[in-house]
Amino acid sequence: MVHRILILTSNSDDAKILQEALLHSRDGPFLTECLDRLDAGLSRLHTGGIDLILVDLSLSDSQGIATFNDLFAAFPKIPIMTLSAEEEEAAAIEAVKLGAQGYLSKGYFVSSLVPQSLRNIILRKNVEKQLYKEQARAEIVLKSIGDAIVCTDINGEIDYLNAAAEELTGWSKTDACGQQIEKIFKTINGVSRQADVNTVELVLKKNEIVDLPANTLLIRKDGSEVHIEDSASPIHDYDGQLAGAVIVFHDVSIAQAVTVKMTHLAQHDALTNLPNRTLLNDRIAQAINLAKRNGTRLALLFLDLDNFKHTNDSLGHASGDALLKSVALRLSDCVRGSDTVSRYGGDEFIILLVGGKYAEDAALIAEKIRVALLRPFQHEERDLYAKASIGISLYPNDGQNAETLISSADTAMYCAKIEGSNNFKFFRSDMKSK
Ligand SMILES: Nc1nc2c(ncn2[C@@H]2O[C@H](COP(=O)(O)OP(=O)(O)OP(=O)(O)O)[C@@H](O)[C@H]2O)c(=O)[nH]1
Repeated sequence: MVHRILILTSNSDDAKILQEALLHSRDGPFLTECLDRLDAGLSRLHTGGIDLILVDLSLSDSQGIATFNDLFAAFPKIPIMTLSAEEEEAAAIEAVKLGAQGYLSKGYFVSSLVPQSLRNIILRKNVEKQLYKEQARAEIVLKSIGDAIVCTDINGEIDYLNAAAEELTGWSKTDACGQQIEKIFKTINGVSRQADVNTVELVLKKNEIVDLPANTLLIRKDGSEVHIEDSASPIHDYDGQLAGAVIVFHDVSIAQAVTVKMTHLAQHDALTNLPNRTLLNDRIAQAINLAKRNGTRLALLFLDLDNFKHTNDSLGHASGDALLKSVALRLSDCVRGSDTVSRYGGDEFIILLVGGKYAEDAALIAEKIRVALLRPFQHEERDLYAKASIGISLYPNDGQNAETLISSADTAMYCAKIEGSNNFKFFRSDMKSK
């Protein structure tokens, strides 16, 4: 790689010696350009391509430290070395304090150390440029990344927050930096609502990557809560020693809400919002397990509305829908919260009664429902009616699983319906199914 050196001096002998020294140096190749005025030098520098400036502070159009200052102000990124005679050393030292890379003493230009140090300065500057580029790139990535990032030192004191972290925590970088991590990154468990052990504290203790426990809530600066997922990792210094921690986290509220919504949709009937067949089967299976352990009975009430088709046909499908919704509410009012009222399909509902000991308990509820449904339903200033036939099956006698219990209750409902509707019947093994 060719190193381009601009020599600014009005002393043509100095210029010549330097050019000669650089031309034959093993540390090159160097390409030199010589100018004797500051204004000419500045114009040349504006066209670019110069790697280092050698400048005599006494030029025909500028003298002393001002020469350096003007160059440095205009081109702070290009390394500058001054050329100084013994009596000018004070100005050369002053220039170093202000940002010059060093100075070459007149009389020693021919030393082989001169090209060597120029080359070293240029190489160091190139490394700096590369580091700056990488740092700038990392800075941009951290700023634009969607995940929130917070860094701490080894004592858990925050020293960096990206824009996403500012937004998620509600703390500005200025306010957060210098604070202890537990003040800015407060988390609790979403279920127990107990404070979590601070992830950064764990990382600093274990010196290893730590994932945040599931269902973590971040308490934001304004006290609001947000579901997050995260992990924290140790930061090691140049010597491999633990130097701090970085915590990366993101908001999962939307994803969680979508999951909850999807699960609800998959398990509930869209019209009545009652549990559907899938959830009912699940609840029956769970209830059977519990009943086995506790020695209790279960009852299933299979309910089919009588002549529902007539409501649809005479008043329209919308009125039929409204009636189904109202029936769902009234059925739910007839049972305890621990029981399950489900829509099995069309005008069929199945009610799972848990914790009962006697068949009479189921009979009482069935009668309660039958009577409750006798009261008219209001829809658009009209009275709607929804009598029902109900079949009852009991666990363990009428079935050992959801399928047989439902089938038995359905058979009993069918018998109730053919025997005149608006009544209920317990399943018997001699009953004929549809
Ligand atoms: N409005 C409305 N009607 C529905 C819905 N699902 C099913 N149905 C109707 O419900 C009626 C069910 O009819 P059935 O149970 O066979 O007959 P029914 O008129 O109730 O007579 P019985 O059961 O013999 O007393 C049918 O007309 C279906 O079209 C729904 O979501 N909304």
